[in-house]
Amino acid sequence: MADDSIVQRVAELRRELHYHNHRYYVMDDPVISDFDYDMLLQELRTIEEEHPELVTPDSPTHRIGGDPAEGFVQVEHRHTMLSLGNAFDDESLEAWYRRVRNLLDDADFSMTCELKIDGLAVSLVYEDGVFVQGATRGNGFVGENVTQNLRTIRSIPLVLQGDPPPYLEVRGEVYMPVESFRRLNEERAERGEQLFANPRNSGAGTIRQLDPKVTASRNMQIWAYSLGDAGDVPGLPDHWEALEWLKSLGFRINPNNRLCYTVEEVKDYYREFVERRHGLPYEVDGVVVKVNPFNYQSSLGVVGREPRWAVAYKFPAERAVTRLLEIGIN
Ligand SMILES: NC(=O)c1cnc(OC2CCCC2)nc1N
Repeated sequence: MADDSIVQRVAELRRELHYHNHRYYVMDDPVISDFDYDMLLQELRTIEEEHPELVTPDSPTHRIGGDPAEGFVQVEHRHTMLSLGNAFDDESLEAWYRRVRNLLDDADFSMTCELKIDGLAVSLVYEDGVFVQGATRGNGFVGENVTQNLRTIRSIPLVLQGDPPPYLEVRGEVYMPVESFRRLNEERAERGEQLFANPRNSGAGTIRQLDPKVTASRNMQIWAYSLGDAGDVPGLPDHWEALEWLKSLGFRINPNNRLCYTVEEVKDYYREFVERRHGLPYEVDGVVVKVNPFNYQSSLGVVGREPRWAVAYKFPAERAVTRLLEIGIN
């Protein structure tokens, strides 16, 4: 049985490694060298080999899970994962905005503008700050348990920073960066294998791999974009504050998110990213506009499976061939 000093050292190593993992993979701002990080990880691995009774599922040494799954277990989402209504032009965006203002008796309200990441929506559940379950959106009510695959994504924290509540659900979009997609297809072309059509498809296929080692071998990333349910964290007044709070807990939040106060500012954001979208290292297919204050979100409510308080303002569709040529596949 390991003596107290060993148990202390293991807890200290885990805390340090989760912190440095957060600095490196979420903040892209490491404070120790890769060599020093690896030395800490190796020290923990050695102790865990000598004292297997100390191994815990959230240990940073266990990001790449066990054996391949036979299939995926279904998971019922505690809060339905809603879908987004679409706007394709300024007029329909303005129609959405007018409808919301009318329903709010012409109250003023801020809106968050977020890039609509073209990936796979997932739900992440944390208990006492430890990642315990990850699931695909599925049909919004029931998804697939892909916890082992999501654990391999370095920008998904296994243990949260700060002071998390006992239960927390976070939603995010998992995606394959464009450069990783290009490289993956290059490798597949060399092996004479069928190519993936686009980063979204290859990302979805990667997350639904039965073998976590395959998922781990592809550089998947995540942008967290909301709480599972605003009611889970009573102290937060609005979505913008919720995103700031999630960032403080260790989640990767997109730096291009912007707080807007008028529909004109929303249109400016949209036009800015119609121009900038192909310069980003990940694919986006529009802008998600959300009424920011949580009290207004709950009074606006949901119609069918779509929240009245959010809309996806889609970018103009483009010719797929041009896109592949732009990515460098020809
Ligand atoms: N793909 C995205 O980037 C994205 C997707 N969904 C949401 O918000 C949900 C919450 C309420 C309905 C949609 N935000 C996003 N940024």
